[in-house]
Amino acid sequence: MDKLMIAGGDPLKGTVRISGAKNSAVALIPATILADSPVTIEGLPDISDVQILQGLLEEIGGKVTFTNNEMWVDPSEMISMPLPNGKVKKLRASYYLMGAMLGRFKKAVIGLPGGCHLGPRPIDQHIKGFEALGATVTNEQGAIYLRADELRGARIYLDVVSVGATINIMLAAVRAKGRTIIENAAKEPEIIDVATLLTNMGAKIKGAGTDVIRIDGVDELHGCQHTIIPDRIEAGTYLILGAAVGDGLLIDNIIPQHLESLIAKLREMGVPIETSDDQVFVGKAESFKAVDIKTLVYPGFPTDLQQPLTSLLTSAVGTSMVTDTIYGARFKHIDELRRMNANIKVEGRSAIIHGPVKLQGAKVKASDLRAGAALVIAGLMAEGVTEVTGLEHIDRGYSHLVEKLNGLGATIWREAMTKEELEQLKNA
Ligand SMILES: CC(=O)N[C@H]1[C@@H](OP(=O)(O)OP(=O)(O)OC[C@H]2O[C@@H](n3ccc(=O)[nH]c3=O)[C@H](O)[C@@H]2O)O[C@H](CO)[C@@H](O)[C@@H]1O
Ligand SMILES: C=C(OP(=O)(O)O)C(=O)O
Repeated sequence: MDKLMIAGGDPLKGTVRISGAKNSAVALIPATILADSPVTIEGLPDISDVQILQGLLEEIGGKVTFTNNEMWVDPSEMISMPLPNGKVKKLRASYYLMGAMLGRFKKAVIGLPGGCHLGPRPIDQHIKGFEALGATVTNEQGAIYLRADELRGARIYLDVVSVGATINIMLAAVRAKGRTIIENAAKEPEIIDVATLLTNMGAKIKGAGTDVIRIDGVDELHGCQHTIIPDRIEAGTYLILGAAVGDGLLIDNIIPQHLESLIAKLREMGVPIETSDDQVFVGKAESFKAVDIKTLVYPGFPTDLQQPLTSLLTSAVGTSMVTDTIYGARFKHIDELRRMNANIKVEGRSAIIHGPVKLQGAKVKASDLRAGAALVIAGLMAEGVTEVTGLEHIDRGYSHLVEKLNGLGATIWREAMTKEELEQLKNA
């Protein structure tokens, strides 16, 4: 098992190219199950979530190749193999196997998903949607059993705006008989990306990206070629890094409109930012103003960037407040930032950050993916050396992190943990 070693203080400069979006990738790959002939997806990120999903498609009989960020999937010989345990627990998005397998085979057995521990993450809205489409859904010993004689289109109002439920219902509904209407749907760009792939496969979907999505079911879906959208959360992480330790950072291969809420906040803090068609340039600011943020569903400020932004706010002048309305307990990174000298208090759903402080290198542990990103940013901002463990979380979502940061001038490397460190980690 590795840890990340970071010698802080280097100014980052140059261009970083953003990879394909994790939260699209993890839905696009299961969506290939619905086709009757090969699907190619270009621009996928090299992250463990993608590798695990490749393994899961192979377990159910798919032929898959993944080279140069391009995945080719032949789903023609897939079967509805039960997947109650194992790899499905390693990521959140294995829940998309439910919608896709239900759509194609009208039955599926999938273990409850893993993913980041951010407090309760129920999937009741996914299940409500599947039931509305005519499926019987039961939970037996931690696995969800889904079965339907046929799927029938339905009007489904989501009680909670959910990215996962919106996509999962879409995956099943494209093969239902008749029209499905999802009301109070989530509007994230990844939903449009999945709808685009499904449409290229022959599905009839209108309204993806708005809060009402209409799907007219079809009898078959065919193979196609698709290019994934760039990862707005990875891009946002580098934008924050550019503000924190940059000396002129160009973030390339992005859709700036997907990052409007973050760019507006960084500008409010006093960070100079210029945008063009598919790039954002982050200039150097001498000091930052404290700001308040509240996470909201898209196009509001994304919860996935709340933790990385908190690291930057430790160097802002004044008191900032970060409130997470999506995941009220997404604050496990705060204790670790405190080890690095941050002055932060958590009150309910909010973190109150007093700045500016000079962060100090320390041994810290990533409890989840974006906590990991927050600690890497803090390590690069800090005086001295920071050691970050828990890399299995970071590897779920950041493609070639060390190489990209080295390319910008950061002193960061992976190192194998010693036996004693592994023992300590186990007992922690
Ligand atoms: C793989 C993926 O795309 N992950 C993203 C997705 O997660 P995920 O799809 O799991 O998140 P949701 O949008 O579903 O969750 C939003 C909120 O709704 C609640 N909820 C959700 C479903 C449900 O059936 N019942 C329910 O109560 C959740 O607990 C949460 O408070 O969106 C989150 C919110 O933008 C992001 O942080 C994750 O990076
Ligand atoms: C919470 C996240 O991922 P997941 O939903 O896959 O756990 C994330 O990407 O920040």
